[in-house]
Amino acid sequence: MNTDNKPAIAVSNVLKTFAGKHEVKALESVDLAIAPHEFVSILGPSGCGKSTLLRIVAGLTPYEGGEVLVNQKRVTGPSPEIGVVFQSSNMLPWLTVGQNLALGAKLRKIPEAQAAPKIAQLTEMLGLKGFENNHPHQLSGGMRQRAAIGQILALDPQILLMDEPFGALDALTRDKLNVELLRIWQEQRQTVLLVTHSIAEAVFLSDRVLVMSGRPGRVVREVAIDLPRPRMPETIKQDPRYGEYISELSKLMGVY
Ligand SMILES: Nc1ncnc2c1ncn2[C@@H]1O[C@H](COP(=O)(O)OP(=O)(O)OP(=O)(O)O)[C@@H](O)[C@H]1O
Repeated sequence: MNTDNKPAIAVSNVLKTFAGKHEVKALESVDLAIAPHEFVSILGPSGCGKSTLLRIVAGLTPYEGGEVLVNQKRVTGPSPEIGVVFQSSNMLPWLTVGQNLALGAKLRKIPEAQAAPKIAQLTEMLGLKGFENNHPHQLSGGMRQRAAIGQILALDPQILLMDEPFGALDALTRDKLNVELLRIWQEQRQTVLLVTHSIAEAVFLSDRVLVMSGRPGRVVREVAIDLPRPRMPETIKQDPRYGEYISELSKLMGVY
């Protein structure tokens, strides 16, 4: 539990090289610090190591140099305080939506009666009511991704790591899920680190956007997004600063 103003996530001087016939230096001297309850996005060119960095923070990929601290503890493997959402849903296809949402509690041996209210609340909140008995393949792409997020939120993570969670969705569904994600975050205030390819998504969602260099990836710039919250697309997209942030980040990314 984070009780002071120390970073929820602190990465210092992290290195990662993938060994093999063609050795790949994925990350070099990566530094970043994320405050408790902050919403931070990472942008960077394809292959610069964004997913690798996220997986390192999640304890899913080992790293060589430097240090990664989550809530001031060195990351040595996956931990229950960290939830990870990937681009494609990690739901088990042979279980129903309801069973998938309840899976985490079951694996942690939390009694069903204790877990049920939270799962019912998430089902309602994520617009999945009435679909509890469907299997993942019987849902639309947007619903499947909402359910995958629900499955992770059911575990009550303090830290939410998201790797292109809406990357496979159409623009309209993506916009709607961004609004839902912000609504949930506004209520629960997890510390969020999101990898995205969408500059507009990063600006709309984040308190701060980090920009990585090409491989080997390092955090080279950061832009604080000073837009009012709660954010709704219809008001934020009218705010002249929204367009200014998008153009600043586009320039930093070399888009134009
Ligand atoms: N398990 C692995 N074994 C070997 N090389 C890997 C492995 N995972 C990633 N890499 C390499 O590390 C580099 C960074 O990959 P990573 O997926 O982290 O980049 P990314 O910025 O997330 O890319 P994208 O934006 O295209 O998803 C790439 O060159 C990739 O080929």
